[in-house]
Amino acid sequence: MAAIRVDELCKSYGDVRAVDGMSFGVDRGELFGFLGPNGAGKTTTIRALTGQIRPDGGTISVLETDPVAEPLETRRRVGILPEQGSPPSFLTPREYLEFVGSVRDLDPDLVRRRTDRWADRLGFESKLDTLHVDLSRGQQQKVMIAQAFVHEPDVVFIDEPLANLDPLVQERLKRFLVSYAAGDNAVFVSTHNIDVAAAICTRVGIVADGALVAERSLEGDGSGESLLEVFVERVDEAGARDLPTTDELADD
Ligand SMILES: Nc1ncnc2c1ncn2[C@@H]1O[C@H](COP(=O)(O)OP(=O)(O)OP(=O)(O)O)[C@@H](O)[C@H]1O
Repeated sequence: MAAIRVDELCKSYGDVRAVDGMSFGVDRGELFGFLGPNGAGKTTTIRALTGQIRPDGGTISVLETDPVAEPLETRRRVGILPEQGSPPSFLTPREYLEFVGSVRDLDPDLVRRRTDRWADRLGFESKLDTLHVDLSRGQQQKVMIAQAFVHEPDVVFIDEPLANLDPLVQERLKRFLVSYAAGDNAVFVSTHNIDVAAAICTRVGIVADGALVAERSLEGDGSGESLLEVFVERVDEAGARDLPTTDELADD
């Protein structure tokens, strides 16, 4: 049984078909990259899989829960790092992670230990008792990463994981994500950063116009065709983007 299963998912906002017949699966042990141009339907898919919006059609399951019928149960079992989420302004990182731990019924001592470990891993030890409102965007992002993992979920959804992080922390986080997936967890990463996806993902799915248009395993791949080439070719074929040729760019 796949950790994440999506079958013919559809979701429209008024006349806009944000997701239109999306299908794919992700197994435990995979670090799955979800790549696609702006507006392709990536965030909408994550929001459906984490019980935040109700799809118009199709079936989805996450860790054998149904995010449509039992959204709270799905959310209890997964970690979510939203693209533009921020921690509550007038709590400190320590207070917020304690709160997240209590909502998830974790032992307070365990939460304290994990809080210290995350602060050390991402380098925000000196900010643990500073109000979020007084933290930089990158420091807030580190706290959001910690809250997504504090309960050590079997499935984690991450929208643009490396946004706002300095290069040292990016490297640490990339290594962590690889080892976390290898520990029999499913890590689902939506990103525009093709180089990052190529470096850390075990498999990628390319999304255009609300559907998966290509899938590619990155383990032991010997085709020589770069992920960027596959991305441009498939997104272009799907008609999602009228990409200019090099000559057209030179004419501008
Ligand atoms: N709440 C909303 N109301 C109306 N339209 C929406 C809403 N959310 C998303 N859309 C539209 O649905 C489509 C898919 O949006 P979505 O945010 O899922 O794309 P995305 O792939 O995550 O894009 P990006 O890479 O730019 O974050 C877009 O055309 C967007 O304008």
